[in-house]
Amino acid sequence: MANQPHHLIIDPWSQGLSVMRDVLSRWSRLDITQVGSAIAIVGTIPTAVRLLGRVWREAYHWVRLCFLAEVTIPGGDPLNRSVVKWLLDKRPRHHRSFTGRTQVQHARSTPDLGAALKKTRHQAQYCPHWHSRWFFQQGDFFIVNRSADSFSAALSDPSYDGIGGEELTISCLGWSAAPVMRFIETCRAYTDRQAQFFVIIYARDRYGLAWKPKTRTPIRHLDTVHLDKDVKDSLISDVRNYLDPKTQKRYQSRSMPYRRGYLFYGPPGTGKSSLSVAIAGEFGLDIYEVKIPTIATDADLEHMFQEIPPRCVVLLEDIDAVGVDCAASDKSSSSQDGKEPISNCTMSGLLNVLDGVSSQEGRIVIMTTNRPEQLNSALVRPGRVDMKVLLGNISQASSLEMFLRMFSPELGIAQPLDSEELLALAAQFARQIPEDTFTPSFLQGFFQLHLDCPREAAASIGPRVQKALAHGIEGDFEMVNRNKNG
Ligand SMILES: Nc1ncnc2c1ncn2[C@@H]1O[C@H](COP(=O)(O)OP(=O)(O)OP(=O)(O)O)[C@@H](O)[C@H]1O
Repeated sequence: MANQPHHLIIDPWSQGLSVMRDVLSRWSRLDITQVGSAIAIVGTIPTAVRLLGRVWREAYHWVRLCFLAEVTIPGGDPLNRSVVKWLLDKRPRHHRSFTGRTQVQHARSTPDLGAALKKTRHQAQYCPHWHSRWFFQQGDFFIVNRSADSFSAALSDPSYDGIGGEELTISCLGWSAAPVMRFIETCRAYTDRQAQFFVIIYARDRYGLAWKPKTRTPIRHLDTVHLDKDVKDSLISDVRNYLDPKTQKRYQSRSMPYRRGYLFYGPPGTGKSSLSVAIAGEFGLDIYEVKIPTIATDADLEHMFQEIPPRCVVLLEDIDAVGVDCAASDKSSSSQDGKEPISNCTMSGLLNVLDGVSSQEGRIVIMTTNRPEQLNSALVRPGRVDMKVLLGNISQASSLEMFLRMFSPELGIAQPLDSEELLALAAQFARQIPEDTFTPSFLQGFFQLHLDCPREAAASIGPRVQKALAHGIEGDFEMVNRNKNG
């Protein structure tokens, strides 16, 4: 470099200066009137742009009025999400504008081992940000506009993932909105196909104003929930029979309310929630989760139930809390400590939404409890609860099934076994599990430590069981407040 002649080195500064010098010398040759008119022309550009903008808006307003048919979908509606998802997936574009937000992921859903050691992992999530899109679909021309007003409101909601929160207006050329409706149906079918492997669990948003998808859990096959086979079979055939369209007609022709309620009861960790998710998955239903203690008033509860669609599972978890909370709120309302009483839903409010005039027909209500003896008899009377299902501690037969499921050759374990050895190990394992003593979640916790070693699992369950029995069924933890006499 040092030996290179100077004229071969391209210096950007000297290049730029010579261009400027050139421009200035040309300008200096212009006469002042030419310069004045050039400045005047440049000065009119912003006004012209504003004018053109107004003309365009005015023209678009008239085109919209005379030649476009449109459908508006409010932000947060599932249809809105379907349309935006379809657009992003099927009409991808190069985007230069994004909304970014922090996405909190559970550690178990990340392949990153380092992050898995932490409870949660924060990731940046970017979603294309657009206001207007146009495209052709099956020979029709569509314009999709997103409302900018609702955009910032949706962004301020931390549970919002950037899709479907803003009002959408979908327009097509013509006098009929039928093509738009057909297009919306295409989008809905597309997202339904994507969601068929998941159960969507809806919960109230943080303001308690609307239902929002809380999680999408992969469908859990009914075989993966272990309980008495006869009980499971009769439960599933009851649900299947209820959802049969003929049943609805039969109910209606006899003036019977078309509703079905189930109570899943049993100790914690016996699969009440898992069974609810498996049922929803089996019948292609979404779950609407209602947490009674978080509901402020009976009116809120009623409002919530009015917005639950007819064909779904309504999951009322820990329903025994209703009685406790009502009692607590009754006490607090008469308390002398001067504090504002905690407003809560009452038993009559709950009964009203379960089978009153406001209750939707066609849904399945599943109530779960660990303490069935505390339930108000009115709540579990036939008509509100049509079938009670005990999910108890695990039997030896179910332990055997669970072992076979955990070490199934299809799962590709590190120590593959032939089917005979697998069956023998499963039988050896099950023999060491005392009948109806441990919860399925206890066994699941044990399997988690031996997922790749079925032989080790079968050999070490004995000592594990003895230890758990010696320390109390809860496992290695001594229960400090346990009243052994009571
Ligand atoms: N019967 C079962 N069959 C298979 N797995 C089970 C069963 N019971 C519990 N589990 C496992 O144990 C864990 C806890 O189960 P789940 O939350 O369904 O229990 P639960 O009865 O609803 O508990 P809680 O009353 O504390 O809410 C889940 O990971 C589930 O896979």
